[in-house]
Amino acid sequence: MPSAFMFAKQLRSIALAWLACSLIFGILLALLFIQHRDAEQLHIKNIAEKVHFELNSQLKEIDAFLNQAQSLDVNCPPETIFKLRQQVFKNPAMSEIGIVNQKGQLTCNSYGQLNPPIQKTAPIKADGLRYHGPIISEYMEVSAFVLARTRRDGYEVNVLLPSDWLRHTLDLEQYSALDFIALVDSETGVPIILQGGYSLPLNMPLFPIRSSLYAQGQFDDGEDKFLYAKPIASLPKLAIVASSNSASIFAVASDSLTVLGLLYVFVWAALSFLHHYYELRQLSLKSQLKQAIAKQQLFNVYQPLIDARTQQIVGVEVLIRWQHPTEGELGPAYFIPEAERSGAIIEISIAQVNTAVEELQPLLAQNPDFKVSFNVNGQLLTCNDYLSSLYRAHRQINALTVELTERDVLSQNQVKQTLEQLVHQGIEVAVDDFGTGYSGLQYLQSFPIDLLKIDQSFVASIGLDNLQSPVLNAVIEMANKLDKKLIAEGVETPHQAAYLLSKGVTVHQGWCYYKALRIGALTRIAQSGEQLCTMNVSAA
Ligand SMILES: Nc1nc2c(ncn2[C@@H]2O[C@@H]3COP(=O)(O)O[C@H]4[C@@H](O)[C@H](n5cnc6c(=O)[nH]c(N)nc65)O[C@@H]4COP(=O)(O)O[C@H]3[C@H]2O)c(=O)[nH]1
Repeated sequence: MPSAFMFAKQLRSIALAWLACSLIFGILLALLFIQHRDAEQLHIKNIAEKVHFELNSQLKEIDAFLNQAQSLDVNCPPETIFKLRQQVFKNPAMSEIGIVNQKGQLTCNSYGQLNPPIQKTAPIKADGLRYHGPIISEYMEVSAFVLARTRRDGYEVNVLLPSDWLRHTLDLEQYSALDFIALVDSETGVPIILQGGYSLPLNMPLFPIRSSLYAQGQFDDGEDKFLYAKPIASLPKLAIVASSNSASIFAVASDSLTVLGLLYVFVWAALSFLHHYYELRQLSLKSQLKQAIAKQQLFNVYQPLIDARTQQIVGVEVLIRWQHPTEGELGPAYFIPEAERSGAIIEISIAQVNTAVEELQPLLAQNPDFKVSFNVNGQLLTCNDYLSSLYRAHRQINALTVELTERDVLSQNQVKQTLEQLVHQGIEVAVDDFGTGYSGLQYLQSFPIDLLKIDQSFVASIGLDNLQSPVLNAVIEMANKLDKKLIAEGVETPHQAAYLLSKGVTVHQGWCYYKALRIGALTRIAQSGEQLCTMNVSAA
C-alpha cells in the first residue's frame, strides 16, 4: 500500500477518533453546565428559603403577641404596662410596644402612659399584620420598623423592630458570594435590608410579588442573572429576593472543568495508544508472516470431496494452515486477510500450489481424475506468476478447480478474461459459498462458471424450519436448469447427506465425512477407504 495512502488513512482515523472524543466530551460538558446551573439555582433558592424561615419564625412570634393584645386594657393601667414590658424583655426583636387610639394618638407604650399623647396617623381599619417604616423611634432614637395590628375596637397595637436588630439577625453579609440578597417591599420592590448590588430583570415586571418565583435573563446592570423571590408567609408585604449571575456558574464549574480537561487528555492519549498498538500489531503480524513463509511454517491440509453414492474420495479442497512457533496451529482467518492486504498472498499461494502438486503426486498417480481445488481471489487472478504456477500444476492435475466467491468473480473486468483463459486451458471454475452474495444471478450465464459450491449455511438449514431452508431447494433447482455442477459444503450429519443425495447433489464436503487432513492422513484414508458418514437414505 503506498505510504501516502497509508498516511491519509491514519490521518482520517485519527481525525474520526478526535471527532468522536470531542463529541462525547462536548455532551459531557453541556451536561456538566446544566448540572452546575441547576445546582447553583438550587443553592440560591436554599439560601433564600433559610433566610425566609428565620425571619418568618420571628415575625410569627410577634404576630402571636399582637393577636393576644386584643384583650389588653387600652387605658394603660399598671397591669398593661407590666405585660408590655414583660413582652419587650422576653423578645429581643421588640424594642418598644405601643397602643394607638382610634384618633391616632399614641397613649400608652412599654415605658408607661403618655401624657400628653403623641399624635400619629389614625389606625387603618384592616385585618392582618402590617408593617411600615423605617421610622425613627422617638424614645430610642434609632431607625426601626413598625409591625402593627388593628384590634376589633379600632385601637392599634404596634411593635418597634430596630433596623439594626433585623440586619444583625438576618446577617445577609454571610451570603456575600451571591450577587445580592435583600429583604424588599413586595409591592414596590424597594429594598429594606440589602447585601450586594441590587438589580432587577429587564423587561420582566416582578412586583408585586404574590408567591415564590424565578426569573432569568438580562438584568438592569447588564449581567445575565438568575433570581429567586419569596414573600414572607406571615407578612406577605415583605419578600426575600436573592440572585446570582451566570458567571458564578462557570466559577463553580472550574474544578470540574479541570478534571474533565484532564480526562479528555487521558482518553485521547489512550485512544492514540490503542491506535498505535493496533498499527504495531498489524506490523508485527506482517513481519511474522514474512518469517513464516521464509521458515516454511505454512502448510497445506486437504479436505476430501466425497461421492456420496459410492462413499469414495473423488478429490480434495486445498486449505492452508500456519504452524505458529508459539500459538500452535492457526487457521486461515487469522492470517489470510493480512496476507491479502500486504500482497504476501501471492507468494503463499504459489508455494501452496507447488506443494500440493508434490504432495498429491501418489494419489494423482493412482487416480488421474482426482479433483484438486484451490481457493483464489481477484488479486491472484490478475497475477501472471500465480497463473503460471496454476498452468504448471495443471500439467500434473487433470481435474484442477479454482474456487472464488461471487464478490471476487465480479471484482474486476480482467477477472472474466482470466476465467475464460483458465476454462480454455481445461481448468474448472467454481463459485464458493454460493448463495451468500447479494449480486444478481445473471453473471452465472455470462461468466464461464462450471461449478457451484452450496454454502454451509444452506446445508445447515436442512431439517430446520428457518428462512434459508426453502432457498436450498431453489439453488439446486436453478443449478440444474443452468446445467451447473454442484458440491455441498459443510455436510455435518448423515441426515443432511441423505437429503442432499435425494435431491441429486452427489458430491459432498464436510465434517460428516472428513475434516481437512494433513497429507499423511489423507493418503492413509484414501487407501483404507474408511466410511464415516453413515447414511440412511430412507431417512430423507
Ligand atoms: N463448520 C464446518 N466447517 C467446515 C465443514 N467442512 C469444511 N469446513 C470448513 O469450511 C471452510 C471451507 O473453505 P472455504 O469455503 O473455501 O473457505 C475458506 C477459504 O475462503 C479461506 N482459505 C482457506 N485456505 C485458503 C488458502 O489456501 N488460500 C486462500 N486464498 N484462502 C483460503 O478460508 C476459509 C476458511 O477455511 P477453513 O478455516 O480451512 O475452513 C474450511 C473448512 O475447514 C463442516 O462440515 N462444518
